[in-house]
Amino acid sequence: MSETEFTVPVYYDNDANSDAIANKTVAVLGYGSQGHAHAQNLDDSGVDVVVGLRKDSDSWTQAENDGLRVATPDDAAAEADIVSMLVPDTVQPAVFEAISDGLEAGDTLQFAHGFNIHYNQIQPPEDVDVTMIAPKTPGHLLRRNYVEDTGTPALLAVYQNTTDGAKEEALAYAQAIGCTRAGVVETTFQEEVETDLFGEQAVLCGGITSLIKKGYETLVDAGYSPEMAYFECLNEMKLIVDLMYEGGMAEMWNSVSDTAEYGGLAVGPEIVGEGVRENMDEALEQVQNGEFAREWILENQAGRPSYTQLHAADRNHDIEEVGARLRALFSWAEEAEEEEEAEAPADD
Ligand SMILES: NC(=O)C1=CN([C@@H]2O[C@H](COP(=O)(O)OP(=O)(O)OC[C@H]3O[C@@H](n4cnc5c(N)ncnc54)[C@H](OP(=O)(O)O)[C@@H]3O)[C@@H](O)[C@H]2O)C=CC1
Ligand SMILES: CC[C@](O)(C(C)=O)C(=O)O
Ligand SMILES: [Mg+2]
Ligand SMILES: [Mg+2]
Repeated sequence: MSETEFTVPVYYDNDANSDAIANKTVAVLGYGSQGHAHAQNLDDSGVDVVVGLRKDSDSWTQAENDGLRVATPDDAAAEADIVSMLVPDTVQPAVFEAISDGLEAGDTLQFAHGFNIHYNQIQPPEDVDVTMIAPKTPGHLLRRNYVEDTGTPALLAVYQNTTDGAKEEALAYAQAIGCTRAGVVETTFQEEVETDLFGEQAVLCGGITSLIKKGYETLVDAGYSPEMAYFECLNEMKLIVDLMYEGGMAEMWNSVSDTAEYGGLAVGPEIVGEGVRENMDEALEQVQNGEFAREWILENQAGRPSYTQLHAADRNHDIEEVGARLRALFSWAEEAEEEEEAEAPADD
């Protein structure tokens, strides 16, 4: 463990004890983005895995074709020592109800995101361990990184430790899916949930797409061609983000022209300024006080009316049509798409 270089404990391969999971069976419930990656990585690491899926699931054959054993969620959970809850957050409470009889004293209920524990949508029995290994990446990259022998950072949290071995077992699980190669950061369910929701809303998914769309609309409304606007505001985003990912903002600033650096540093904070910061504070408060969670739970109970509307409006934005046309012209984009499709499990 590295305690000196970071403000939080970070664990690596040599901190993990694979014996803590060696003779256990893991039920991976769900075979979507995270599920297929956890199941295949665990299996390749020699851990006994059973995938839990509904009888009529299209993914059933996919998982079997990937060499995995498959059972219904309740049967999988009943035979497992560790139940990894990798179905969508919104269906987890119902799936938990269906599998909870199969949880025995000393078993582990494990999550990749703490929403349902933190917001009390799942109340696990007191005699099981409750842990989290939350890879900080979409599932398809978790699998790709494992296969390519690189690692994926993850968060580890323990909510209930009835056996006294919860953390050791979670670390062994993280090692088996390839996360201790990159570093596993210890946190709490509360911190993971609040930072994850804030990050995906304000910066990663919500913030960046809104910024791109506003930039695109500004150029198109001013009479520039949609193609130019697409390249400038969306396509080049990846190249800029790649540079920051590799070497921080400094590497990005070093790679762009001095004109871009001056303009970016001088004008950027005028665009994303104090007003945005105030909006971010508000979004964070709604995550912290549970208002967002309540809204999302009620939205699902009502059959997702707002989600459906927002989803459709987003997919119908001009930028998607222009992007589809432009990406079709580039062989590199097609190759990347083919590669992604080959790796992805069947959609639900
Ligand atoms: N997406 C990501 O990369 C990340 C996700 N997480 C967390 O990981 C967890 C899983 O998310 P994610 O991988 O996105 O989930 P997905 O939406 O990809 O999960 C889909 C899978 O869940 C199955 N499923 C859906 N509903 C049910 C049900 N009622 N009963 C049984 N199985 C069902 C589907 O079955 P079928 O195949 O039959 O359709 C499918 O196999 C969540 O807690 C999420 O927050 C954490 C980090 C990143
Ligand atoms: C950024 C989105 C995410 O939080 C993730 C991939 O980590 C998610 O919920 O999918
Ligand atoms: Mg996340
Ligand atoms: Mg998330």
